Amino acid sequence: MPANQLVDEMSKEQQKEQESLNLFYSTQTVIRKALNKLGYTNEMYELLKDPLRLLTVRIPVRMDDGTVKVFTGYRSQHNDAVGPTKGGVRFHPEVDEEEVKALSIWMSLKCGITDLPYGGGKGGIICDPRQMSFRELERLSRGYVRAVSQIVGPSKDIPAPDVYTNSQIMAWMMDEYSRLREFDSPGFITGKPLVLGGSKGRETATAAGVTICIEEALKKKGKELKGARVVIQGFGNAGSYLAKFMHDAGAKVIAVSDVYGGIYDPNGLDIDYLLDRRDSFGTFSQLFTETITNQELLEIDCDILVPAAISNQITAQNAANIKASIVVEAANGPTTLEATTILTERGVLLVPDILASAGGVTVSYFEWVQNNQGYYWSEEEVEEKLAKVMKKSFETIYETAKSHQVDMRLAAYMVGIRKVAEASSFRGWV
Ligand SMILES: NC(=O)C1=CN([C@@H]2O[C@H](COP(=O)(O)OP(=O)(O)OC[C@H]3O[C@@H](n4cnc5c(N)ncnc54)[C@H](O)[C@@H]3O)[C@@H](O)[C@H]2O)C=CC1
Ligand SMILES: O=C(O)CCC(=O)C(=O)O
Repeated sequence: MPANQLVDEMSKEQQKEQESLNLFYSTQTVIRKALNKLGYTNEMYELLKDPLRLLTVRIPVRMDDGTVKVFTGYRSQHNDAVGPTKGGVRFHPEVDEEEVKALSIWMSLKCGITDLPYGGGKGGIICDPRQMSFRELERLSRGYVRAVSQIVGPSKDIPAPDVYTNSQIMAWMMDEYSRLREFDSPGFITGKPLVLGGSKGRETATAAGVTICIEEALKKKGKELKGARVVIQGFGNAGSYLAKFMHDAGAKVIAVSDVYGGIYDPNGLDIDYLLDRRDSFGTFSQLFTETITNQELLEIDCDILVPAAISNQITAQNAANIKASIVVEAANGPTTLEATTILTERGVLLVPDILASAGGVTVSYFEWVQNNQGYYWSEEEVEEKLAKVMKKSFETIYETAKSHQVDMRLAAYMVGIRKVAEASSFRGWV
């Protein structure tokens, strides 16, 4: 081989696979297609393909052993033409700039689909909260708020929980923001504990929204939830409550997993026992000796598969082996674009993340509205309003997919991007 020839030149297939795994790149690809279908010009694509703002911060935290560790965090604001930006904060060792940017674009799309008066935002900190003490996590959460305080706020950008963050972390963040601003600011953040202005139904909202999507998808397939075999990857906020809802509705949850692996029983699992034993990071599998891998779990023979953990789980490598006829994405970005095509061509009904997981931000919006008006709703009111939003969103996207003969993901992007594009256009930005 000549000395100047690159040894590791990627084949076309490898290049395609890598592009497909890059969340940000694949998001831009679908945005371009969606805007094109809607008849927008390239200028609109240039505006919407990237977030308007991305702040990178370094957060020094005094650890319990007296040393100081500096963490890197991000807040990305995709577009605020519709209204303040909104989206969760993720604490995870694999957080990176590209991921946070893609996640903030998806928040714009989710808010467009559900017709909320928000644009998309998202934040993240590179850390492993499972290795940190309670007090270290508090100092990190407060440090993050101090670092991003200039660009967030109840009418600027409203954070919320995401992977490995919860209502306690939201409470510390809200308290820090209120101290900085010197007034009580419950509307600064959502997903708070009920006593601090949280909304009834927010804790279970993402799973409740996924449940509605499963029910609607089953109707389209002429099938019933009762007796259906369900497999769920991830047993945190989204996955564990979903398992409970499925179990209570008479479905058979036959496999669930966490970061370390999963458990499988074709006769159905004891969900109440697992809920009781999981820890605050959605971990339970280490209690069992006979476990399966996350990859094995995805390929189990079942009727409904719900990835409810992290991104890039269903890829060109395993899409042909997925047995479920309905895949509902509770997680953000669990299926690559190539895998989406493979599943759709095989007749699998794939309900995309920006629709399926939109229950969380919808009830976050309800929480913010309740904070702003200082009047709080009953759980039934929240559930009823959420069901209305989710059913309407599902139907609009299903019909868009049918009428434009596109897959559900592209249809969801078309519905989601329209509002941001229209608002940007009215403001004279494009
Ligand atoms: N919490 C919310 O309101 C919303 C969450 N989502 C999405 O749902 C997904 C799950 O979020 P939450 O349940 O809130 O997080 P969580 O932190 O409560 O739970 C995460 C679960 O995923 C598992 N997990 C982590 N890394 C994994 C890996 N490499 N392989 C397999 N499993 C792994 C964990 O063990 C845990 O069971 C994420 O993609 C998140 O962005 C989407 C919309 C709203
Ligand atoms: O509840 C929210 O505001 C955002 C939830 C979120 O981060 C998501 O849907 O990915």
